[in-house]
Amino acid sequence: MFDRPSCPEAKLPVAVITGFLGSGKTTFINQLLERVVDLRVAVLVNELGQIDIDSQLIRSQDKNKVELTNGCICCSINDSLMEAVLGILARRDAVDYLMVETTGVADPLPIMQSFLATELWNFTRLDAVISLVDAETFESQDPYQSQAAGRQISYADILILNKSDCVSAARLEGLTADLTALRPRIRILTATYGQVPLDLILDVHLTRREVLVQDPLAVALQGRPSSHLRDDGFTSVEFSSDRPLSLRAFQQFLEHQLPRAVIRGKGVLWFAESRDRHVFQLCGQRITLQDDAWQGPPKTELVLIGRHLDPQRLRGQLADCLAAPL
Ligand SMILES: Nc1nc2c(ncn2[C@@H]2O[C@H](COP(=O)(O)OP(=O)(O)OP(=O)(O)O)[C@@H](O)[C@H]2O)c(=O)[nH]1
Repeated sequence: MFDRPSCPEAKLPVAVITGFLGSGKTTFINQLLERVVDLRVAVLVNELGQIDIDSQLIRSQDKNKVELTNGCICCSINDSLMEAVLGILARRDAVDYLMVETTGVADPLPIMQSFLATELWNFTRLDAVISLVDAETFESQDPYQSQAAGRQISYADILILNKSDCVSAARLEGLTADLTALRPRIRILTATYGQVPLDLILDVHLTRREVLVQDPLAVALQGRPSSHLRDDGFTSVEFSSDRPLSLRAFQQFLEHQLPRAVIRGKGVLWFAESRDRHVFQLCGQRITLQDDAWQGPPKTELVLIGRHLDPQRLRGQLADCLAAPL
């Protein structure tokens, strides 16, 4: 439980929630929103592609506001981020805390710069950069061969080693030792479904503005757009349809056509054989489908993310999974 401070700060406290694709950022925010008491949290969700799956998966309550930005907020230094935060600041009296969820391939450094070295500094206080680490897929030698994933570790104030239920105690111990070696002096918490004590992550005053002048990389990147998407080679492929998929055809697609280069998938799926909404999640080798009820008209929206994907081919294969019209 975390209550609203009796005397709210003039500056809006902000937490940046980062971590690689599928590490559990949305899950972490959802459980946090369920547990905060009397703290009005605005959530800014950033998606790589044009389809906002996360906005459909964040279980916001009335007191929580969810704003959206498309495209990677760390790349466009940061017009859309700035605009969205200024929009939230315009309603400052209705918001106590801001959570910014980055895309899984975001470089957190330019986002930190937006809060620490622009006009936002006057109105916000970056409280902590919290990075989720997927205990099942993380390899500390060369995290996902990705510059952005490396920086998500290097610039975190808190690391949450998530999905501890998916690995053995020995692996968890090994990973904790690896992360401690990488970041000896920072807070490392172990979690399942992002559950950690709220007083260890909220209002912790951990981010230091000095990082921008003391860190050579931060100095070099000051004011320059990040090239991490080009360097890392990630592509996101979106597919949407107002027609249902054939369950059997989609299963065949997953089993026989899905390229191994797809490392993350998420979406809401409409199957001809079912009345339910099916939330599809793919993280590495793990695929889950969860059912719930449609809130609006059914449709299929799916995003696949990986390195050097062939969007045209994948969209064609998915279109072939659509059920024949009645
Ligand atoms: N078993 C297990 N699954 C988890 C845990 N945390 C999250 N997941 C699952 O992992 C999948 C991805 O979780 P998300 O919270 O969507 O991950 P994310 O970091 O927001 O994903 P991106 O925004 O695509 O980068 C979902 O199916 C979650 O239910 C955990 O601790 N244990």
